[in-house]
Amino acid sequence: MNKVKVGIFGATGYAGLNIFRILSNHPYVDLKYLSSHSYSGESYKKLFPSFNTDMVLKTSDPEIARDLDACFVALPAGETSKFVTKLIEYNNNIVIIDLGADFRFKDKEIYEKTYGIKHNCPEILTSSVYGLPEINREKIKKAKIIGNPGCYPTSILLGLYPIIDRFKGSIENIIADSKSGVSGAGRKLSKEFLFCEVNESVRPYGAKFHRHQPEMNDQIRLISKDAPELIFTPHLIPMQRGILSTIYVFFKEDLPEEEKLKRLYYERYKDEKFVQILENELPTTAMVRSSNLCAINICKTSNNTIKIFSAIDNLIKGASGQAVQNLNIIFGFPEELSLTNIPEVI
Ligand SMILES: NC(=O)C1=CN([C@@H]2O[C@H](COP(=O)(O)OP(=O)(O)OC[C@H]3O[C@@H](n4cnc5c(N)ncnc54)[C@H](OP(=O)(O)O)[C@@H]3O)[C@@H](O)[C@H]2O)C=CC1
Ligand SMILES: CC(=O)N[C@@H](CCC(=O)OP(=O)(O)O)C(=O)O
Repeated sequence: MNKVKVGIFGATGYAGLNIFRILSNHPYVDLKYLSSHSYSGESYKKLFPSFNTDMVLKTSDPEIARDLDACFVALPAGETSKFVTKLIEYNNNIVIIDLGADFRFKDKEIYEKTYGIKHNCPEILTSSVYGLPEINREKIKKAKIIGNPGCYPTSILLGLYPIIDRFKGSIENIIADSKSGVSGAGRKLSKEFLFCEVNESVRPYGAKFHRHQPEMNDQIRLISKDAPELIFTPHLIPMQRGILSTIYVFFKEDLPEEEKLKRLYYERYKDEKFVQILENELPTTAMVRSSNLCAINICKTSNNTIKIFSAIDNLIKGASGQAVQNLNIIFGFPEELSLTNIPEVI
């Protein structure tokens, strides 16, 4: 099989370096290009001594698209839409998997309101696909541009899909409470993420609004137009990686017994390699650490309420692992290629 020539824009960030780590074990990927904003010209191994590579970091140059079949873009929101048009001009066939938010929305108004920045190529939004494979696999197969989901949305949407799909018009309220490790905020320097600010403390944030709320509501509305607005609070906890979401769903009608509800989940995800419905125990972030797995359990707490628990590794299923899963789907490789037994790196 011919190897796919791949580049990583933003290879020095947490998402980018986890993509590098995963692709190092991919038999059909030829990694050709790594870009950095601040370290171009530096050897990658010098920055990350545990990586066995001769590659040197380059500046972000869209002309590299001529030499690539696919690229991962792991840059801050707003940066991808500045140069995607050029990537496509240089190579009309290139597959672009954006880990930021620039291609997660169909409606540029919602994106611009949510992120407070202008979208530079809204005409491309119509052809981009929301890259949650367990839900959008058929569309992903034909896509050239993927908006890889946010980390909180990945954990919450995988937990919610089966129940929203089954009980479309009868959901009264949805509340999601998520806890995230600090790597969710990226590697950039910022006082609020210093060790002494984070250690021995749990901090809610985004109390009135978090930018993942519109992303989740957008996706939920695609399954049920009548679904209520999700109420969401993220929390920062003193942990390197991982997200645990606890989702409370209130219904307008009495529900079937818990076993029947669980069966919905087993049925919906029975062929999925990366979603595991737990039998008895509740998911923890330790269970999924450094894996592309989303572990889920649900619990009926009264006639018309349930709790859903969902755990992922924010850097893997919430970012780089899911991005490689999308690459595997698009190029027709086995979906789990290079995504099992992933060595750990922050
Ligand atoms: N961390 C996470 O858990 C998740 C992150 N994401 C998304 O993935 C993307 C990358 O996130 P993450 O790796 O955490 O972020 P980091 O802050 O760790 O890395 C950002 C990367 O972008 C580069 N960069 C920074 N500023 C600019 C700029 N102005 N122009 C071009 N390049 C720039 C950095 O280069 P340099 O180091 O050379 O300065 C670095 O390679 C973001 O869009 C994020 O929202 C998505 C899901 C989860
Ligand atoms: C702990 C922390 O700060 N988390 C980030 C979410 C990171 C992420 O996955 O989201 P994007 O891909 O949309 O950036 C936040 O709350 O903004």
